[in-house]
Amino acid sequence: MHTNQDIHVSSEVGTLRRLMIHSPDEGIGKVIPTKAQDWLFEDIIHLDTMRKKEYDLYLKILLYFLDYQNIHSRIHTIDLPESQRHFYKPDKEDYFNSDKVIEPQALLSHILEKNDIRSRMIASICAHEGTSYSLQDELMELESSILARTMISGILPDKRMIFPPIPNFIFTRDLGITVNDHILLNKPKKKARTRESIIMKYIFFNHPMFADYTDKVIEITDPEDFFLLDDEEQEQKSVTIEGGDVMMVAPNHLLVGVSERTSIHAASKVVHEMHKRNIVEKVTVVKIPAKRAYMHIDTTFTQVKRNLWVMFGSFSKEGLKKEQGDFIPSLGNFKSENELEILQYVKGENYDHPIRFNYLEDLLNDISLNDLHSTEPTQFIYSGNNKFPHGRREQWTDSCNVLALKEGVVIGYDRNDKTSEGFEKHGMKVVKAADLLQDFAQEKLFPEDIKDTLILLPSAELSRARGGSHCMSMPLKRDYI
Ligand SMILES: NC(=[NH2+])NCCC[C@H](N)C(=O)O
Repeated sequence: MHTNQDIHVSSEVGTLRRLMIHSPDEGIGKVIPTKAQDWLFEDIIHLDTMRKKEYDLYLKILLYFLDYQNIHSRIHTIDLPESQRHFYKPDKEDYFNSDKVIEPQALLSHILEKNDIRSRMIASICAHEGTSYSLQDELMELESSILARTMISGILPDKRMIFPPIPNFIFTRDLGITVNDHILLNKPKKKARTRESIIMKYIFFNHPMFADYTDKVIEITDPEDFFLLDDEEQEQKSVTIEGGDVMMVAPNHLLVGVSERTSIHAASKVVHEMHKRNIVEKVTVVKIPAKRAYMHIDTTFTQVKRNLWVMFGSFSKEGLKKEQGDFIPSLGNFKSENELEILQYVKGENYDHPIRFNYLEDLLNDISLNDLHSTEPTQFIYSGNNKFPHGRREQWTDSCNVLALKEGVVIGYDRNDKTSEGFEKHGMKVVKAADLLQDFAQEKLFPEDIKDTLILLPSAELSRARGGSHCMSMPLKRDYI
């Protein structure tokens, strides 16, 4: 059923055909204030609101665009109280079960049917979480769909919490990135994200959906003698990479961020691996300041159309110049904390002499013109319309983190008002997800009619998790543009 072409992503904006997403699970509702920061949330959230008022709309929009019949045939019943949200739950019979909008929990449940995988997984996860040996026997007895749910939420059917939650599993992007027909797995920096990454690894190496790709799944690892190094050296040489720092912008071009989460050693390995395996010709490393607010490059820019990007103004040419003010550079070193370093490595060329880009806009413009052959001038929408303090405020709530459903149609958060104004100024329509869904349900509009539009998702709870719709998606297939 799944052919080779099922996995292929060569741009950020080609029509999206398949992706992996994970709906907020019960574990998110168990985050407590003292642990919120450790678990990489800025606050505790209200699960029911996050699901029913926010994430479910995201899911419905995705299904409408990627798997129309699946949702349209049921749209009038799925949210009735008597349906108990079973449409959204992978362990229920009425679950949407799409092969276009794919939930890892469903794939996990499938692979757990096999006894050898089940026992290996239970052993790895229990070892990682440091649980008792006897718990393993208890887990072995669970039915696969319940075991899958428990491994993710950490909660047994009798409500006992046996593992910490993995609330960031909704940010599937960070776990793996499709680079042409390869999949680059992550190696998370943060301990809170390790269980997610173990789960994903098992899925990619064991689920029949990826059977043709086993030798195309790339794992980036620490150097062989890593465990011999002392703490300081380990800190310096550690290899960590998260998907939010990896952007497949064109068939021949991959971007890799170096950030709070992705290390220079990981970026070096990616450059070598991409060239050795002949996956892309150019890898551009974008070094951003290691800060919580910009944990991955995709929190500071994403693409809307081949010639249109949304980006954080403090990283822009103008933003940097403004910050420098009337300071006279010959008086001393003025180094802005927001200055980026952008280095491009081309296959077959000397790595000692990478191509340098002075500004982010120069790189993005080069991608638009030379990689994506745009015939129109490249344009930029700036977070908060580049007005202080809106630029920073809205970047913090993911104004720069939009997901393209097709070229020119993106999903973003509703709370970033000034950024939305910027979209309008660039000729984009701005619509609320709920209104759009209503028009789809009543057949007043069809997904193929939607062009040049920013779809706004309610985001009061979601944004506290510090990620947007780009982070909440792991594209597996996009059309070529
Ligand atoms: N691709 C992204 N920007 N992901 C955002 C991840 C947010 C998550 N709370 C974390 O800190 O890990």
